[in-house]
Amino acid sequence: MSLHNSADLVLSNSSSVVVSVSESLISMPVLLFVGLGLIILAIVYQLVLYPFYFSPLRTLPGPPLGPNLLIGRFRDIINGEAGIPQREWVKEYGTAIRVVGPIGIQRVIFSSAEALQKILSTNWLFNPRPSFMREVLGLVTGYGLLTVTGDRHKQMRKAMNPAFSIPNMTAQTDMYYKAIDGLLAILDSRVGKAQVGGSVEIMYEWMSKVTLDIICLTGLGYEADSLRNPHNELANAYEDLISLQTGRNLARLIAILSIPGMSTFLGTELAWRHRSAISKIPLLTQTTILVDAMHRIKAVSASILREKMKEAENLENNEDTAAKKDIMSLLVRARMADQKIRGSIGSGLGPVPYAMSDAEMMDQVLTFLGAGHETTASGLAWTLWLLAKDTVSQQRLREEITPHLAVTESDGLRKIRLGYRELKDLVWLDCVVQESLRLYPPVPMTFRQAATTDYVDGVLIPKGTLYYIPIRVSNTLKDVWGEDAEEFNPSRWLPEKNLGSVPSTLTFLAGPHACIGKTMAIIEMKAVIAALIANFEFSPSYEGQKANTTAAVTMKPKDGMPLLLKKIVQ
Ligand code: HEM
Repeated sequence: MSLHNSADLVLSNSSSVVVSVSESLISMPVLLFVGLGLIILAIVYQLVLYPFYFSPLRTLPGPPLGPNLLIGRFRDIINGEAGIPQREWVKEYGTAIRVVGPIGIQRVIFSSAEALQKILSTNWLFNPRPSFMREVLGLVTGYGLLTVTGDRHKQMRKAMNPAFSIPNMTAQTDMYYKAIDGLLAILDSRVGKAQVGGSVEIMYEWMSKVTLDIICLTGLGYEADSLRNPHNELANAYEDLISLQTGRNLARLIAILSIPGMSTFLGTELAWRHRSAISKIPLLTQTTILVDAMHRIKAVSASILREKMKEAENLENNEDTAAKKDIMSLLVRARMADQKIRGSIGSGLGPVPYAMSDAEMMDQVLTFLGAGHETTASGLAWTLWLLAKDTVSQQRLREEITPHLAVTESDGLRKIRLGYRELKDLVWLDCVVQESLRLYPPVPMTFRQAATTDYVDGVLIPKGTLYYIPIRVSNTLKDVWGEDAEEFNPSRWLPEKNLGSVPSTLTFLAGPHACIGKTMAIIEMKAVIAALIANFEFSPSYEGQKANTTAAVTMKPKDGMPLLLKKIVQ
C-alpha cells in the first residue's frame, strides 16, 4: 500500500482505523530496524560472543579464531593437505583442541586413544554421524549402512555381517583375477608400445577402473569391464562423480544440502528431469552433474538388483542356476530365508527376524559401489606412489612375490592366483599395505556429533558439538608410532618388531561403525599390488615429483598420480 492510499484511508474511515493504520506505518521501519538489529546481534553472537566468551569449549587450546571470523580456519583446512593442518595443530596445542570453522561452528579434535575409544566405541550410540554427513553420504552412496544409526544400524549390520565373513571373502578371491589379468594385459601393451623408456601411466585412473570392476563382480556379481569398455555406463557415471570431488565442491554441497528437504529433492526424478534448468542457478551448476551421475548409477543398480532377485527365485525353484558368491546374491538369499521365517512365524510367535526392504537392498548396492570402489582405488594409488619412491622396499616386495606367481607362455606376464591365506602369509606384502594405509588413509578424517552433553577426557562437551575424528593425525602420532611416524617404513610391521602392543590404525575406524569391507579391501589391495609389482617397475614420472592430495570424502592424488612403468623382463 502506498503512502498516498493510506492517507485517503485515514480521511475516509473511522478513528479506530486511523489509529491502526498510522501505527502500522510507524511500526514498519521500527520492525525492520529491530529485525535487522536482531540479525546483526545473532551474527555477532555466533561469530564473536559465543566462541570468545560463552562457549564451554573456549578454554580449550587451539589455533586462533581469526583472522577472518566469518570463515574461521576454513582457508587453512581447504588449502592444506587433508589432515595435515590438523596434525600441526595437534602437535602445537595438544590432544584435546578446539578449531573454529566457517560461521563460528566449533569442532573438537581429540587424539588420545582413550577419548577416541569413548566417542567411537563405548558411547557410539550417543555420538552419531552428523546430519550434514549423512545427507552427503546418502546422496552419493544411498541411505544404507553408511547413513543409518542406532537400532536400524544394528539390525542392518547384523544382516550384512555374514556376507563379509572370512569364509566368504576366501571364496571370492578367484573373482579378482579376471580384472587383474585385464589390467596387466592393458598396461603391458602400453608399456610395450612405449618401448625402452617405459610408459607414464595415470595410476589413479587405472586403479579406479580395476577396483570398480572388482567391486562390481565381488559385491554385485555384475561384469562392468570398465578396463576394456570405455563406454561402460557405470564407469562413466563414476568418472563424472569423481571429477567433482574436491574440498571446495564438498563444502558447497554441504551448504546446499543444509537447506531442508534439498537432499531428498536432489535424489528425485523431478530434479533429474529439470537438471538443465537447475544448473542455471549459480551455486547448483556442479550439483546437477552429481544428480545426473547418481541417476545413471541408480538405473544400473536397480537392474542389477532385479537380476539378483530373479536368480534367487530360480535357485529356490531348483532351476538350473548356480549359487552366486557375490555379496549381493548372499544378501538377497539371506533375505528370502528371513522372509520365509517371518511368514511361517505369523503373528506373535517368537521374535520376527529383520528383513531388509527392497529400497534398503537398493541402498546397499549403492553403498558397496560408493564405499568400496574409490577408497580401495586411492589406497592402491598411494601404495604405488610410496613404492615408486622407495625402490628398496619395491625390490624386496618383488623378490617375495615373484616365486608365487607363474609366468604364462602366451604373454610372458606373471599371473596371480593366490588365495586368501597365501596372500595373508606374504609378510612383506602385508607390511607394505599396512604401512601405506597408515600413512595415506584413503578416508583421512570423519565426523561425529555429540547427541548429549558429556565429559570426554575431562572436557565438558555440550550437546551438538562436532567431533573431527582425526584418522590421519592419529595414524601418524609420534608418541604412538615413534619419531619416524610421518615416514614410510614398512618394516615397523614385521612380526619381530612386535607392534601388537601398539593400538591399530584408525584407517578403517573403530567400534560398531568400523568399515565392514576392511578384509575385502586389504585382500584386494594385496592381490593388485602383488600382480603389478611382479610385472612392472614403478618410479616417479619426473624429477622432484611430489604427492598432491585432494580430499572430499576420500583422499586422492590431485594429479591422478602419473608414474613411470617399465616391464620386468622375466
Ligand atoms: C581401503 C579401502 C577402505 C577404507 C580405507 C575404508 C574406510 C572406511 C571408514 C573410515 C569407514 C567409517 C566411516 C565413518 O563412520 O565415518 C568405513 C565404513 C564403511 N565401509 Fe569402508 N573402507 C574401505 C573399503 C570398503 C569396502 C571394500 C567396502 C565394501 C564393499 C566398504 C564398506 C563400508 C561400509 C558399508 C561402511 C559403513 C559401516 C557402518 O557404518 O557400519 N569399505 N570405511
